[in-house]
Amino acid sequence: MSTQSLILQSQSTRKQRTHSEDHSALIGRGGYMSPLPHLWEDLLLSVVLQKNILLKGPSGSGKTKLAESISSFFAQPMHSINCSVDLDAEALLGFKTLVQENGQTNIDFVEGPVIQAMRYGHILYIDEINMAKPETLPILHSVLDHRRMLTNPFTGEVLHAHNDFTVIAAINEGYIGTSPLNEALKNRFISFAIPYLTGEPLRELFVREYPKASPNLIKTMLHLSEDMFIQVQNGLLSEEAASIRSLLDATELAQHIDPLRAIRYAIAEKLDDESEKELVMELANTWIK
Ligand SMILES: Nc1ncnc2c1ncn2[C@@H]1O[C@H](COP(=O)(O)OP(=O)(O)OP(=O)(O)O)[C@@H](O)[C@H]1O
Repeated sequence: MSTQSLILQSQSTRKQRTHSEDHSALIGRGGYMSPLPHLWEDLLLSVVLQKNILLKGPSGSGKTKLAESISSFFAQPMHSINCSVDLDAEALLGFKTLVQENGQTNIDFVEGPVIQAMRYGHILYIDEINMAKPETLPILHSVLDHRRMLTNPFTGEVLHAHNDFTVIAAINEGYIGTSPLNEALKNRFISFAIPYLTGEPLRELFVREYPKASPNLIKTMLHLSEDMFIQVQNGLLSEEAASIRSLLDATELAQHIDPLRAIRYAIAEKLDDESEKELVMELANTWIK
């Protein structure tokens, strides 16, 4: 069977199986544009083959949008976990609570995102997984390898993951406060580098997001993005300067105010280094007269 047929067949069965139980997760909105040929199809194939996916890319490169688009493609609700040093087993698995029923006090277990996603065959999106304390994540080892199961330490339940259960994790490598993923965890994922969008797909994104923006403004933003990209490669700008999030913010503002001010607020002022701020504004000045 061709890769495409395999993906479409899985999409159809996953859509049919989508549960309507009362749960907190929603199906994401699509709209991710692939910066590389094959990336989107390779990601979908990895989901179909029940691989855990690790997205590695700088801030604002569309990792969350990508996970939401996979959720949309397969019509699978998505649970999100934002990792921090405070993340603990309860935030992942759930917690016990007291409930009053018919005048009696009982102990109930409120299921957390990992348990819900495993039980109902949803997507589990673990954002900034390298922000979590390394001792918290081994809870997930049996979930993330061929066993696809978990013994819930709070209830003793042995839970085997639904066939459609999918894990997507994201990291911004080298960020302050992050620790390198330990080998045992990294080994359980297949990794995809997610670069910033450039060129024609970026133009399409601008036009889609801001259909009323003037072609001239869009052209200017594209030139600026290309120039910043070159300076990133030259080592004169930090990678995040060319963030798609910032470029979109600047484009939105620039429809209402002087584009130079928009670029200053949305891009330049976010950079820590004064020389980087100046460089961005110099580049902007070459395109905006
Ligand atoms: N390739 C892309 N296709 C569509 N939208 C994109 C793409 N790249 C970035 N965006 C847009 O840029 C904004 C930021 O994207 P998103 O939040 O997904 O980035 P992220 O990589 O998850 O960032 P962070 O690491 O800071 O959480 C969103 O509005 C998103 O729609």
